[in-house]
Amino acid sequence: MTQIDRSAVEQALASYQDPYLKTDLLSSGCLRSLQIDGNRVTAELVLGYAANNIVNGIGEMLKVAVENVAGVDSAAITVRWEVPAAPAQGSIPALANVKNIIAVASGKGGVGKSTTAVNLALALAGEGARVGVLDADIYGPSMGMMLGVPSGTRPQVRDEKFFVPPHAHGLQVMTMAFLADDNTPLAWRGPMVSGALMQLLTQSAWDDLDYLVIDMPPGTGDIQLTLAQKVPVTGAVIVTTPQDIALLDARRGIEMFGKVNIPVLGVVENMAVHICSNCGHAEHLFGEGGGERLSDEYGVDLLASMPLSMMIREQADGGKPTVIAEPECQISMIYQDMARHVGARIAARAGQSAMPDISISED
Ligand SMILES: Nc1ncnc2c1ncn2[C@@H]1O[C@H](COP(=O)(O)OP(=O)(O)OP(=O)(O)O)[C@@H](O)[C@H]1O
Repeated sequence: MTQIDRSAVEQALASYQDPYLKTDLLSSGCLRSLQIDGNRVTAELVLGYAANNIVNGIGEMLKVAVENVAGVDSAAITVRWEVPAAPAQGSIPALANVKNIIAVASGKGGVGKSTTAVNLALALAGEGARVGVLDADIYGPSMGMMLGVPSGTRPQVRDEKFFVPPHAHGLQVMTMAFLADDNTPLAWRGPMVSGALMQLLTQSAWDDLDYLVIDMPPGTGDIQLTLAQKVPVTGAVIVTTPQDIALLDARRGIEMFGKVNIPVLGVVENMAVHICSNCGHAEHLFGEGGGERLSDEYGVDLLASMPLSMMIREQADGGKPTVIAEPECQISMIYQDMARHVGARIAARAGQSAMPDISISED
């Protein structure tokens, strides 16, 4: 019987480069256990980001790689995921029952921030994560509408103290719209808005969330700054269109988060390219490569480049965003890919490389 060389097995496990963690699964500390029992190898690997759609594929690939190692008759490779809680900025304490808060922001209004936030949240849930959304955009709360929450919905109150977030498409949803009536945006001023947001955030009975996605109001005014200083945010996702002016505003957004020590997880370029539904021709309506230049300049990831698509608009505006309306379509695939990138950036922040306990045994 050929003796199995443990380092050869490790090398085989390290042959897969994870495109989200940007490294192999051994260097990123994902290996939880490795057992060699005669001619049989058993290994368990744990990713730090929600990844239901890819774990089986990775497991299959690693099984083939390990079974090619001399002396291995069979390999049982389990790949699963667990979302760690990454630290927030400064000394702001974490929120009970919420592991990570993702702020989705844009420098400028109308670039598709809410559409991106809602599809990101659904895509994270599509990977199996427990996800909540909070619409902090008091001046134009649209998340409820995009998630098909009937207008006039109010959260239930528990123990005269906590809002219980209504559920929509598997997400726990809280929005400023629950507290507002049609006249609110005119009547409320900065401090009231910040107070209401803090109340929604801290007095909601969030039910064990891996990720809470906050749709921020557009711009970089005082309100953003106040929120950024009080809310324990794991990281920000900046949404921009490739237009120069939107990019200028996005720069300000990135710099603002830098000033308050909130890491920018990456940039999403929205409405980047229009694909003609008749001939399939791709046109860069707002210029090409802007998101890439921006991410290069600031050393952050370009998380996704979303096309300008009638489907995205119609489905989000109709209360059933693309990720759930057509989960198998190309656009949903890009949103899922974006969600895994966001999750992996958070896992990296949580210091996944701070190695977990590994048990390695050879018989
Ligand atoms: N990739 C896209 N393709 C086509 N339409 C889009 C796309 N992204 C967003 N939209 C549409 O653009 C409009 C504005 O989007 P959205 O409300 O998400 O922007 P926003 O940046 O959150 O705006 P606001 O500043 O008002 O909060 C919506 O009608 C939405 O459906």
